[in-house]
This record gives sequence, C-alpha cells and structure tokens, in this order.
Amino acid sequence: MEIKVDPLKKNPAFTPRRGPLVLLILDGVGFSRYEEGDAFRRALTPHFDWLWEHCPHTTLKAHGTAVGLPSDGDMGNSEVGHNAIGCGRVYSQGAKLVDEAIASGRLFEGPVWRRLVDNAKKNESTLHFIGLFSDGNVHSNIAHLKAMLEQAKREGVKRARIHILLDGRDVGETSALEYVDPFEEFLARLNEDGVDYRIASGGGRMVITMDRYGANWDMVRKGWETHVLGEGRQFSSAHEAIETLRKETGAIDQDLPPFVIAEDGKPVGPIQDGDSVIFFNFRGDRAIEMSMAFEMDDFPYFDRKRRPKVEYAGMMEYDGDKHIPRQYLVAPPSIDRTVGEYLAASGVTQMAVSETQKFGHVTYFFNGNRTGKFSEELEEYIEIPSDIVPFEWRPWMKGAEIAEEVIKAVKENRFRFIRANFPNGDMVGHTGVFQAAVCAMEAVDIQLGRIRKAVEEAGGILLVTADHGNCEEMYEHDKNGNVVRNPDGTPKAKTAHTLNPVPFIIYDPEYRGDYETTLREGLGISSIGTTCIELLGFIPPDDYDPGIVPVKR
Ligand SMILES: O=C(O)[C@@H](CO)OP(=O)(O)O
Ligand SMILES: [Mn+2]
Ligand SMILES: [Mn+2]
Repeated sequence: MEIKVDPLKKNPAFTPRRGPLVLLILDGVGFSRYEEGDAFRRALTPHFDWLWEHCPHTTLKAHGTAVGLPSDGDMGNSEVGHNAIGCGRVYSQGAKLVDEAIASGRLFEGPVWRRLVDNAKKNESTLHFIGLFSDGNVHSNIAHLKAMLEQAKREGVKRARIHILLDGRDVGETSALEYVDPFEEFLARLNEDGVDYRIASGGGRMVITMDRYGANWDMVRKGWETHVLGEGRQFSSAHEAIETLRKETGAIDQDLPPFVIAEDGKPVGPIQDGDSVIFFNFRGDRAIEMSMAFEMDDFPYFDRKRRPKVEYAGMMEYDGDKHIPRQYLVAPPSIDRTVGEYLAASGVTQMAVSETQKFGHVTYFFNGNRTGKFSEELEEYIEIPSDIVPFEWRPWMKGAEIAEEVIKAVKENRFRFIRANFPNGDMVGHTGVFQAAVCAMEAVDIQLGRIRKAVEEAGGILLVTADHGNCEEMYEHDKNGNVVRNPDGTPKAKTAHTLNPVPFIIYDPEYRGDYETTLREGLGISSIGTTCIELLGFIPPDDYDPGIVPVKR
C-alpha cells in the first residue's frame, strides 16, 4: 500500500528502550462484575496477576460509542476494537453507517441499489439476500435486511429469496427461532399483496459461508452449494429445519448443519443467471470469501460447479486494498492515517503475528481494513495456521507458537514494534464451554510469562491489553445479576462478547522516569494508538486520541 502520511516528529524527552515495544492483545478478555461464569477470574494466571500487581495499569472502554458503535448497549467486537487500536481514533463503524444510510434513505438512492433492483425487475428475476440473521450488530443487523425487503417491494421487486446464517454467537446461543418466527410473519405480511418473498436456505454461521482469513474454505464450498446451487438436505421451512437439526445434533445455532427449503422436492431459491445478490453483512472478515466466490473468474478454492451471472453487492466494501466486493451499498468508514502507516513512514520496523483465526485482526483490521503492508521492507506479518477443530477441544490453540514468534523477534531485536493477538479468550469464549475457557486463559498466561521474561532480558516494553470482553462472562445473567439456568439447572452458556472494560498494563523493566506511572483514566482502547507511538519515541498526530501513559515531552 502506498504511504500517504509524513514521518512523525521525534519526542526528544523520550528515548526508546534498548528492546522493542511489544503489544499483546488478549482477544476477548475483560473484567466482569459477576464472579460466577468468569473464566478469566477462575483461571490460574500468576503472570497476569504479577503484572497487574507490580506495573502501572488501568482499564479501558471497549464497547459502544467508545469504539464507534451506535449505542452503549452494543458489545465490542474484534473489527471495531482493532480498528480503534490501530487507528488511534474512533470512527463511526459499519453498524452505525448502515443505520444512518437506511434512515436517511441514502442507501436506496445509491447507484448500486438501483442497479440491483433494476436488474431483478428487468429480468423478472430474483433478488437474493445472504447474511447473518440476527440483531447482534457485529456483522449484520436483521433490521437492515427488513428495511431492504420493504423497499424492494415498494420498488416493485416481485421475487426475493433470503439465505439465513444462524447466529448464536453474537446473540443467545439457541435464539434462532426468536428471529425466524417473527420474520416469517413479516414475510407473510409482505406477501399479502402479490410479492413472493421467502427464506430459501440456511445453516449455522460456523458451518457454512462465514469462514474468514482462509481458515477453512470448505465452509464456503458448503455455503455455495446450499445458497447458490440449492443442494443439500431439504425441509419445508426454516422453522422445521432448525427444530429437526437441533433434535438430531444437539448443536447450538452457530453449529447447525446447512438446510435447503424445498417444495415438491425442488429448492425454492437457488441463485440463477440474471439474479441480483446482496450480502447484507457490513463487517468484512467473514464476508470476503463468499464475495470472492461470486466475483472471481479464476477461482482456485473449490469447484463452484455452476457460477451464475449475477449482479452482486456487499453491504460495504469488505477489503479496501483489494476492493472486494466490486459493488457495495454503503461506503465504509474511510479509516486513514493508521498507526502502522505512520510508523512505516517514520522508518519503524514492525512485526505482526497471530494464528489464522485472528491473523487478519492484527494486520487487516489493525490497518483500517486493508490487507496489504505499508512497507515490504519494514514490516513482517506472520500467520500460524489454526487447527480446524472445535476450539473447546484444544483451548490452548496456537498460543505457544505465537509466543515463540514473539520471543524470537524480541531476542533478535529486528523489529522496534511487535504486535500479537492471542485468540484464546475469544475463540474459546464463543464455545460457551466454561472449563475450556478457564484452560484457555491459563494457556495464555503461561505464554505471557515467557514473553515477559524475554522483554525483560531485551530491555523492551510490554503492553498487555484486549480488544473487548468475552471469556470473563461465560454464563447469561438476568437483569438482577442472577445466573440464568437451563431447565436442568445448569447455567445457560453465554457465547457472545460483552460490554465489559478491558485491562491495560505497561511493563517497562528499564523505566527511566520519562512518563508518569499514574496512568490516565476513563479512556477507550483507541488511546492505545497514541500510547504506542509515544512509547516508540514519537509525537502522535494532533487528532489522535490521548495516550494512556503520560509521556513527558
Ligand atoms: O467470530 C466472530 O466473527 C466475532 C463474533 O461475531 O468475533 P470477533 O469480533 O472476536 O472476531
Ligand atoms: Mn476480538
Ligand atoms: Mn469474538
């Protein structure tokens, strides 16, 4: 990517340390007010505890308006979290931008909406919607889907088909019917006067379609077969499919197998030549691969068997570097002048590392939703392939391997700024399995201890923080703070992120009085950007949020 910013000015009052600055993002680790179900508190984490006790620390806001989401009722997520960290400022994020584009009617006046609707009308073809079917507001919001269907009807689109990805990860783990049943009533009302709008296919979001970072293309293949080809197990309704598949598999929504809605043995909504298709997720990581399957002529990832000629659009541009997809309904936040870009412009060597599941978080999200590097010379991005397993089976994930890359880099002292994401708290937190989440945090803590030691020996600085909460709240709580229980008395698992604040710790074994050790309070994770820039010896850009560490100038 082209560097468009000027180098940062040096801060003469702060001399960088001998060793590198290491930023560890413990994905999905916050502080809960509930003790019961808090896997982070329950875990044996002597290294984290030592750092918390002996080093300057605070907590940071990581949800709601502090990260650019519509309201403070919105939990944090990795995209908005890493955007905020890597961009040093808060941008209105996808959820909010789409809300506004729909409320103002701008979305429907844009050329892409026009083209897709006109295409469906001209060909008397079908307008398809594919996306995450909930109001989680992390990847999508069902309210956006409903608004588009109403508008399509007003504009005379006769046939619509909806391909639903069951959530259970940003919303209650078995809440699918709470969305499907009212939605069927909503469609029935639309269908009263003459249109034909139906759910056509679906499946759990962790089984089909919504893979990310190339972790498991087979999920996308299954999604293609389900939505596009209409191949798969047939049911007469989504309700029937969900009930049956739940009974048969015992799976929670995100893991339910795919299904195809059919009539007389024929799928009701495969995607055909001449149709229009809208992927209604606004968040990109899990929408890129399916978009590539629709758009790429040479497509090496699986055999599409049939590739319909359609007008395809995403809710947003999912990759601002590779321009995927080509057409989108709402312009994404124009995130510019990121930390990574400034550091590259200033000649700072950088390394980013995680395993596949979160690799894009410390690269693509951190760089404002762009996949490339700012400088081939100065930057190295390391991806450790994730296992394709249910993460509750291997809660340690690739923690040791990630740590080893960090430790090696710290020892070699080839990079001034090293950032790493440990996915465990989040990926295992999403499984809803408390024991596994405790194990996940213990596994991360072991690695934290190793990295701390390496940083001490190298004379660097270690920052420990997180992008949002998850594993600290593994049980649902009611309004009074009581644990919600299943009919059998066991706690109801919570698989979603949280509204909780996250830790921030600075460990600086060669501290020399060049900042106050009483940290600024009340800040959000967007302040990490400035903090990193200052701890590397530079003056941050004027419009960046204030740093957490009061560095002298
Ligand atoms: O798995 C995901 O896609 C989201 C939850 O929807 O989690 P994260 O924001 O941590 O990536
Ligand atoms: Mn995250
Ligand atoms: Mn998550």
